[in-house]
Amino acid sequence: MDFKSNHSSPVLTDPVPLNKARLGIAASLLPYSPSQTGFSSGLHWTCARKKFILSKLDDARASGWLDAMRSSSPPRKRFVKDVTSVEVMDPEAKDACYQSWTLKYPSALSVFEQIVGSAKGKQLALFLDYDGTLSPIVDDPDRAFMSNTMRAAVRDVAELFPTAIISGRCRDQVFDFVGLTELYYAGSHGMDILGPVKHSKSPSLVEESLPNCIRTTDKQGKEVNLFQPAKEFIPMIEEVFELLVKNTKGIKGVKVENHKFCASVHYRRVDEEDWVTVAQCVINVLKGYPRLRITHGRKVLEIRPKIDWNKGKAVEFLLDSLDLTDSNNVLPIYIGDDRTDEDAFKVLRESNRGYGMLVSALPKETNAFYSLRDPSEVMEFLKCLARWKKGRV
Ligand SMILES: O=P(O)(O)OC[C@H]1O[C@H](O[C@H]2O[C@H](CO)[C@@H](O)[C@H](O)[C@H]2O)[C@H](O)[C@@H](O)[C@@H]1O
Repeated sequence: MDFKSNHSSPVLTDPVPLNKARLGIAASLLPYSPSQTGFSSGLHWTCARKKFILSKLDDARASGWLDAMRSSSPPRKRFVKDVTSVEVMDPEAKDACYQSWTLKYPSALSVFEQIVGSAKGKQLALFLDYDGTLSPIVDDPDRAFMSNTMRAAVRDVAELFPTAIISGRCRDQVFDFVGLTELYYAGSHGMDILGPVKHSKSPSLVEESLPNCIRTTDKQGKEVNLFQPAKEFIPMIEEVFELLVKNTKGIKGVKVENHKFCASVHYRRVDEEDWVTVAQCVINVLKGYPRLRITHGRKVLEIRPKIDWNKGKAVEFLLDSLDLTDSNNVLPIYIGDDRTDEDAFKVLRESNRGYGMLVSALPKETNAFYSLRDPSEVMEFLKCLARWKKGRV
């Protein structure tokens, strides 16, 4: 992986250009001062302001943003003719459609024996996404709590296998939601990792080679490595967060979150007719910040540093820190529901080790190997793993 071959910062020296064809906003990406980007402070949602925004919607409209915002998760499989068709199907047809999709991405529950068969003699390592995987998707991100039964299931597996949660949320927040000390946490899509200190005799690539990786102690006094590859972006994200809050203030239902190394702009509770306005506000703000990029999540636009780092890299980093890089002896499993989890699925698929499992009740294109319908099936799968390990299957 990159941090082995290139012992340097994952910050790109020559930032990857935005996918200009997809965004269709090449000309508008020329950097200019943040003060030019927004609307004057304290302005309310006046008609004049709305007109001003509407006259500025070209970037968002021309670029297919709206389509991406509508799908807001990995695209549906092509055999589902359009996005709405599967949603309006009667339950039986919907189920038939799902069953046919599971021929390609079998349910991890129905092929459980096969999965643990391939884990025999290997060290299993678990990587879990949070929202939509351990907790159901809800309208208010501040209330996305996991159930106590899910917490118990996660605790059980974390006591049996090395386990980490890799979330788009900031690390402290996801720790507050999960509340377990038996596992490792990576926040901000893997840009903020509190991981183990490598104990093997071989020198640790992680500690020796990576800038922004420091030895410290966690809240329980345990020695850990704190790796924050996008550290230099903290003030920029703070600035952008303030601007996003100010500029989206008049759009009913918008919620902006500061996750320290990235920011999220939620539109789940915004009227669909205003989604393009949300997109345009974000595009306008980002015009002043060419070192940041926008990605799509579930009814959320994520603003992230343009660095060569993602959840897939975080999985590789953690496997290395845990001394679990030998694919002959290690079987990593990553469970997630969102586009950002695809980076992790891809890493496992391409390196031919372990399995990605997509949590979805709808057929979707994915790099995962297996599927689980929803967080309750995730919990069932975790319980099965614990029973299997304890020899009670
Ligand atoms: O990587 P994750 O742990 O899955 O985090 C991804 C984003 O999750 C949260 O937003 C999502 O869940 C919310 C609560 O269910 C939902 O309201 C929202 O529409 C979803 O996008 C979180 O608030 C984001 O900051 C994370 O990036």
